[in-house]
Amino acid sequence: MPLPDLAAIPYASAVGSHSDLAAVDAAILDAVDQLPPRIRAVARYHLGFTSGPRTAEHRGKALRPRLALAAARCGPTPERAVAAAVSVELMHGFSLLHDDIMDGDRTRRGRAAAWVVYGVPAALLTGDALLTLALGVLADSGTAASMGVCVRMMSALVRGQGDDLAFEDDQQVTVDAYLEMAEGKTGALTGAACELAATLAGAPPAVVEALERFGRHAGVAFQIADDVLGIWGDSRRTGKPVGSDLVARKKTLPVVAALHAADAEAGHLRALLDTGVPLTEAQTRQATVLVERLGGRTTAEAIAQQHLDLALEALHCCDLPAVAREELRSMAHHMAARSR
Ligand SMILES: CC(C)=CCC/C(C)=C/CC/C(C)=C/COP(=O)(O)OP(=O)(O)O
Repeated sequence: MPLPDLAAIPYASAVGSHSDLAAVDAAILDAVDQLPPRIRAVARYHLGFTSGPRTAEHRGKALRPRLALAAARCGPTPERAVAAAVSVELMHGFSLLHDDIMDGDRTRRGRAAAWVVYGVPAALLTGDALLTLALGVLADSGTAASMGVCVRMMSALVRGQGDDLAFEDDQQVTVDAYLEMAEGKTGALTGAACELAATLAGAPPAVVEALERFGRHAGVAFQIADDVLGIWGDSRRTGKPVGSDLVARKKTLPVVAALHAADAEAGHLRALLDTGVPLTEAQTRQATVLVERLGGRTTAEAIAQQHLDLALEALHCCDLPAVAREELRSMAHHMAARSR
């Protein structure tokens, strides 16, 4: 049976005030409204607050705050974890603003990316502002440990993003190198979402550790699903042009796996990607066919399943409240089998 769309799960859920994402949104808006007017306008646009409450269409899936709120149910004071949910959503906002500029992606969540509307300098500065707000929210929430988690997460994020950029001109990227990159670029923030929330909610160290591992592996599965959608998804659902990763010669997992296939056609794919310039439309179509024929999609989906399994395993290594375990389990399935 297909999973319901994650973004369609009620935003203001009825499971208790601590898990009400509307409260997270209100706190994000409060934080954003402290910014100077010109930056505030860019931040509101990017986060989807242009007129009134955020709509499902422009806020994205709110995956990281959803993870934080679910993980917070594993501690005695889940209401204290709202700060973690706010903070990780702001950090995610920062990373997308900068990422769109680095990748030259003109579309985000079905409309023009912030840098296209407001220009690169304003979008960069707004990214910096969101990161600063995220750190401020955590600093105010009062645990010294959360700053350490943040620093480790940001180092991993920067390393992962750096590798992702460097891989564009590298045809020798291995599956292991890809996985390390994905763990930094995506898994670090989903892991930190769980870790920060569980810490603020007062969960014991073994639970915090297990939830970080859960979030990190679920994040890797999510990134692989993102790679697959980037090649074979539906742009009306993903909100971004399909094929742009291939055009940019990104080493997504399907491409890496296809390049390593023991088949002469892998050489054709390598030659196509080895030009040093973006692919044309015809080359992108050709590369899509080659990646699928070389088994890149099947291999990527199998590896995503392995990371989903590792995430689920982490949920069983300590005693979690049944409701929290079930919520996290369901989220991990959504993350690995996404359609947007
Ligand atoms: C340092 C730096 C700039 C790092 C960039 C890291 C980066 C942007 C990684 C991409 C991760 C990812 C799958 C984003 C889409 O999230 P999503 O599908 O949850 O987006 P949504 O919020 O629109 O739903």
